[in-house]
Amino acid sequence: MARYELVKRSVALITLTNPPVNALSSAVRHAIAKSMECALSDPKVTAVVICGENGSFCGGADIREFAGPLKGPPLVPLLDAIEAGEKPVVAAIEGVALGGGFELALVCHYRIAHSKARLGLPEVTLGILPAAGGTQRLPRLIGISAALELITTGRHISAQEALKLGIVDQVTEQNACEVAVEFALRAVAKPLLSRRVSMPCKPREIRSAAVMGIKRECLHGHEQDLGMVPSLGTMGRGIAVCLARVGISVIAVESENKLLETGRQMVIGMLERDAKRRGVSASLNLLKFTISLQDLKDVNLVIEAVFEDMALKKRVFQELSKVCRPATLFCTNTSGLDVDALAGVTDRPHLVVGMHFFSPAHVMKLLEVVCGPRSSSETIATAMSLGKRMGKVRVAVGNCPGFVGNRMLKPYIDQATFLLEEGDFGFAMGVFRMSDLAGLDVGWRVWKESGLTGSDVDPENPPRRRQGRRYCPIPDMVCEKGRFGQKTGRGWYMYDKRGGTNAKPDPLIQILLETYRSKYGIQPHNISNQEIIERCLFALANEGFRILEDGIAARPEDIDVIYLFGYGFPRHRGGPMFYASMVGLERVLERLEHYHQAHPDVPHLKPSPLLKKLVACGSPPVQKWREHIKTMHSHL
Ligand SMILES: C[C@H](O)[C@H](C)C(=O)SCCNC(=O)CCNC(=O)[C@H](O)C(C)(C)COP(=O)([O-])OP(=O)([O-])OC[C@H]1O[C@@H](n2cnc3c(N)ncnc32)[C@H](O)[C@@H]1OP(=O)([O-])[O-]
Repeated sequence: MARYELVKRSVALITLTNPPVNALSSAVRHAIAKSMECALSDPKVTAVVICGENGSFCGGADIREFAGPLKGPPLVPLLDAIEAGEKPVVAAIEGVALGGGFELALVCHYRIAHSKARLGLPEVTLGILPAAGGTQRLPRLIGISAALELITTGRHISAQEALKLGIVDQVTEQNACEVAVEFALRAVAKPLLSRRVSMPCKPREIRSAAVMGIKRECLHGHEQDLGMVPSLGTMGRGIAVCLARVGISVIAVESENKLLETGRQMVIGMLERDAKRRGVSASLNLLKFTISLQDLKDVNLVIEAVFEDMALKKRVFQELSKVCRPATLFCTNTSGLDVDALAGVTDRPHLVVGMHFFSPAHVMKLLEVVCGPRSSSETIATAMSLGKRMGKVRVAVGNCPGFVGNRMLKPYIDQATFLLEEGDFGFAMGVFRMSDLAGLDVGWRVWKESGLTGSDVDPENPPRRRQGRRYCPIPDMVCEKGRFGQKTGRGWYMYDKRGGTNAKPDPLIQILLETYRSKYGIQPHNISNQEIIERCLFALANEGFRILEDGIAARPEDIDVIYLFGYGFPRHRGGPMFYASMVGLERVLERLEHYHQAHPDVPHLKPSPLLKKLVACGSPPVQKWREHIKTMHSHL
């Protein structure tokens, strides 16, 4: 199904032989995998050429196999491995390169096409989408608009058009295979990195990882009230489950035996339930539990998921630097702390990256991969590919307080609390239910640390203002009553029990609000649904525009993915940035200006310069915004 021969003493020529169009049947995939293995392991081979017999490169997936279950090696990992290989691979395209055949060509490092060749992704005409990386690689090669056009029409293009678009490197009138062999010989000395369309950098293979979950009590000795402190062991447990179920061996670390034992039982229980649901056997043999950091000396990667406290995290990373091999990657699971500050305390800042999981980590799809200024491309690529292996929707983001998701949440929550202060309670269900679920003490602690509240801050001097801007102390007052949300059975709402999910309005909160409003002479007024939506969502999107300007997210679509997969943004609205574009940027700008005028002490309502610029340019569609953004993070 594929012929393997050595030509010119150093080029492995792999010829697909599956008439009539060399479709990628299971036998062909198997033969390609074997041939690539030979080529990559044979020291005589310095380059590879892939071509098809009888003047046809490859017609894509073998339609004759569509009816049955998938047999043989799956196509995607096979193609990924070709792209990731360390020897240059050249596609010699004659006849057709369609569907999976085109995708095969896209993973080759160079593409030579005969002048009569035709290329395309016709999947849409079969009612499916390109499934072997075409939707990812083609946009990276030729840009989103051109790629979308080809993917959505299924149109075949000529070799000449492919050359013009930048899909092929050379068009020839001669035998494409012979030209490709010569080309391959010249490519041997050239670096491959930039030729890998999906990933300019090859990720490391991760076989073993350590997950560290250390609860808060280890920070300052034993505190009171531990029942109320969210156990960040929860995060560590979820991450350990994610790793083990995809076959990575995991060492789970806790700080003391009792916690370790609880963790062990929970992780095993979670894995067993998960395996039962999926009808497989639980991979318990991959798990090890320890309280000794020394046990981490041989792991490839560590995911630190200790309590969200900079001092504790720094201490952990200093210790890890002493214990782990110099090449071990360090990942921090933080929801907003400075990844670079952590990198700075290690002996390997280039090997440090943020992996921001969302709770519960074994369920939530989103993963923000936080690229610090010193994180190397290989480190980022490894975190991205590990996330993919764990089944996550991954978005690479820059390093700033709160990264993308949580940074945008701040103005959104602020608006909701200001609205609560001004108006009738019971409207902004989303924000308050979410806060109850996440735990109100989390934000409270952050505000205390940033000097916005706490025993050192005089709440009345001046009242309802902090650091020169409007501040609403109601969330602090709720926390001061020990109401931390669902886990304590009381928060913005009341619940039937600790950890209960059935939220009911609580008359005590109503009383608290009435007392508060009368103390400050606030006349509650009716607030329209429109104002609630506009103030919350436009403030959210406005911060998104700032994030784009700052180069913290590479594109608006990334922000939308974060909000859809991590924050429950309604799918049919497409995410905050798409929603803003649907409403119309001009209207968003006009409303923000209006609200900022009414609330000049709320800087988040001030329209961002990028929003203004986009409106001035005639409000282009979301996919064109990138052209108007100056700063681009080098890694994203
Ligand atoms: C992972 C990936 O993302 C996804 C999931 C995929 O890849 S999905 C698959 C995508 N690929 C396609 O949709 C290509 C469909 N084929 C064509 O467009 C055309 O066939 C052609 C290639 C442009 C040639 O046209 P033609 O006019 O010169 O001759 P023909 O008479 O049509 O075809 C000649 C012979 O080849 C057979 N044939 C063609 N394509 C085939 C294919 N993909 N698999 C199996 N057989 C195929 C066809 O049945 C006929 O057989 P027989 O009747 O002689 O026994």
